Amino acid sequence: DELYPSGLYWNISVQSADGTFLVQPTAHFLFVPNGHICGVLGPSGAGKSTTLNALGGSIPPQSSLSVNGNITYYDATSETKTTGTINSGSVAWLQQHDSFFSMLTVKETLDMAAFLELPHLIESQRNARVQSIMESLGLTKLQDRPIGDPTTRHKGGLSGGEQRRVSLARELISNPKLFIGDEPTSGLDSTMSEKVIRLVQKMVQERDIPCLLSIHQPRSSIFRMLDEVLLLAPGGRVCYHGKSEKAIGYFRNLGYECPEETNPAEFLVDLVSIDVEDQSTSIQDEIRIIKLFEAFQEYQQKRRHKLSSMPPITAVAVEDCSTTSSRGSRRRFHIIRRFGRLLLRSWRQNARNRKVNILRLLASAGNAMLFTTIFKSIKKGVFTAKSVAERVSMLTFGIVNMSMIALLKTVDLFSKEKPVVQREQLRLQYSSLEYLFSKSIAEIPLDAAFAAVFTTVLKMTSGIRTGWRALTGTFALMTVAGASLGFAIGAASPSADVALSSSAMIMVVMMAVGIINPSGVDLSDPPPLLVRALKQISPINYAVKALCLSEYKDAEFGIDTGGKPVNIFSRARIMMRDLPKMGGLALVKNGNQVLQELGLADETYAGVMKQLGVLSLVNLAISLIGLQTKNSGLSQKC
Ligand SMILES: Nc1ncnc2c1ncn2[C@@H]1O[C@H](COP(=O)(O)OP(=O)(O)OP(=O)(O)O)[C@@H](O)[C@H]1O
Repeated sequence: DELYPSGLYWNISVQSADGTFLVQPTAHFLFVPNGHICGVLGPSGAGKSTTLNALGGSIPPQSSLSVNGNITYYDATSETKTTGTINSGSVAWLQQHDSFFSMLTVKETLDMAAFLELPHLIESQRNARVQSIMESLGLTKLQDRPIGDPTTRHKGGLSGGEQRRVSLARELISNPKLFIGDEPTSGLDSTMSEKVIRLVQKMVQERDIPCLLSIHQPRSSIFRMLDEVLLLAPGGRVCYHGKSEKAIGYFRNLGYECPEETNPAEFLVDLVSIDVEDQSTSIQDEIRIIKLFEAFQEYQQKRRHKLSSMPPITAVAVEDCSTTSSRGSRRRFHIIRRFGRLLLRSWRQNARNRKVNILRLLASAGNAMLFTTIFKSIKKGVFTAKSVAERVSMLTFGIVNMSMIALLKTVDLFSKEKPVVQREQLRLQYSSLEYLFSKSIAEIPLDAAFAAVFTTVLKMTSGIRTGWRALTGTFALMTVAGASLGFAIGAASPSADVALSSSAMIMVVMMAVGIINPSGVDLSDPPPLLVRALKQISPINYAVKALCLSEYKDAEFGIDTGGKPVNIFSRARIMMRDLPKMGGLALVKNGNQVLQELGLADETYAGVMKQLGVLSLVNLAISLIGLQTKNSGLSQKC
């Protein structure tokens, strides 16, 4: 009953670069008291998300928006006023879709959130916080279950409703000052939607914080759960803000009666919607909205006597969010421990992905055996001239196979975990460099292990000349290069689908420019500039070159006599029979000549491997820039 109750006060406007209002200012402050849920209603494009983004201090990536005005939390007990933004951990943000590291258990997920959100607490305090939030959201029984991937719904994973509860727990771990949900019920059936809102209600009441939820077409039962309603017309014009149970009466007084048995939420949204298909109706709709907007301004003016009894909010110094954010303390938090936790999380996500790992193992061993069967001339113990072209083909297919698997796996995993990483980076919990570095290190052992399986089987079953170390080293580095290309594609793509389809296209191009013609290269007719440029960025190009250099360098041809002794004339005859008769490799005498015909005479194995390493680093740098750019788009503003 205080004159000036605790809660969130705001009066803001949001304008696009051309000056258009996406959210219009109101005559006076709008207010949501602590422990209340305010439903943000309005037709599509009215400005609901923009309002929430502005209030939460996060503006979408494409932002060229300017936010003006005041957003203040008032605490009546201590009579303090502060601002807060998502980066300071003071805003909980329940997203439309849940995103997690799918292989982590519920407890591991919340432990990680507590570790990142609450660096100032000691381990036992963080554990206590995790236990208490799991209890209040009914997650204790599920704590050892893996979250699972909502798209593939793997065995043992959580249901959609259970995942929402984990999202809620993760958002509330840091004791936020404001709870925001942008369409938190979208994609859920009506029963589940009700359950989610009920849980949110319980949590915001328990924590005594204000809550704003945009809800698309809430059913009557959900509307009844809302304490307040903020009704927005297109252009972010506030046409009503106040108690939900008073909304229908308010519009009745303005001459708009809600028909009986009509969902009040639908009635309200219809009042501020514009029928864009019918021009005459749309003009009438616009006139009605202007009237409603002006009526609300007047309504606020009339209620002013109440507000004027409070000290004007702007007169009190409001802390600047850039100085109050715990950015500094987060950054100071022990970097090595944080890096260790990120590394462990990536490792668990990779190593526990049993289905993918078994498939990779089978593909690595199976393809090596398949290649040995196809390229029969590469026999053990003898390097015949007949096998020259087949060796190039076999090594090329091997490289394409391993890099394709590494790239697709990385793009898939990276795109799925990107929303989680962006959420954490928006809260300034670690840098993109830390994430990429830890992820790369966590993935290298597994990638190298699969490369080792492939090369071991290849070495055991075929007569490949390259030594085991060079073979495994090249394939392992190629796998890392494929993965780093996957990171770059994943970071630059707006969604998982775009990343997957573009990686297939990019791979085809990398293959086309990377493979070496096994019948020799015409050095007198160099490829066009574009192809030469693409070769420079194709990891396949470097890996194939490296393997050819290792396979042919100083190799002398022998003959396959099937173990029978043969005289010198027969040897010469078999040798002549085996030599390639056509193309650039025709009548080559030894491995060095093969390298010359393939255009590799001036290259060295070490030099090419270095280039492959540099390319991997460049791809990692591109991923870093991609992640940074996306995060800076989610800039925080007061
Ligand atoms: N960065 C921007 N620059 C210019 N216009 C923008 C920008 N972001 C959003 N808009 C426009 O602002 C208006 C409000 O968008 P907003 O996403 O807030 O609507 P919404 O009410 O949440 O819609 P929906 O219910 O469909 O999600 C839209 O017309 C949108 O096109």
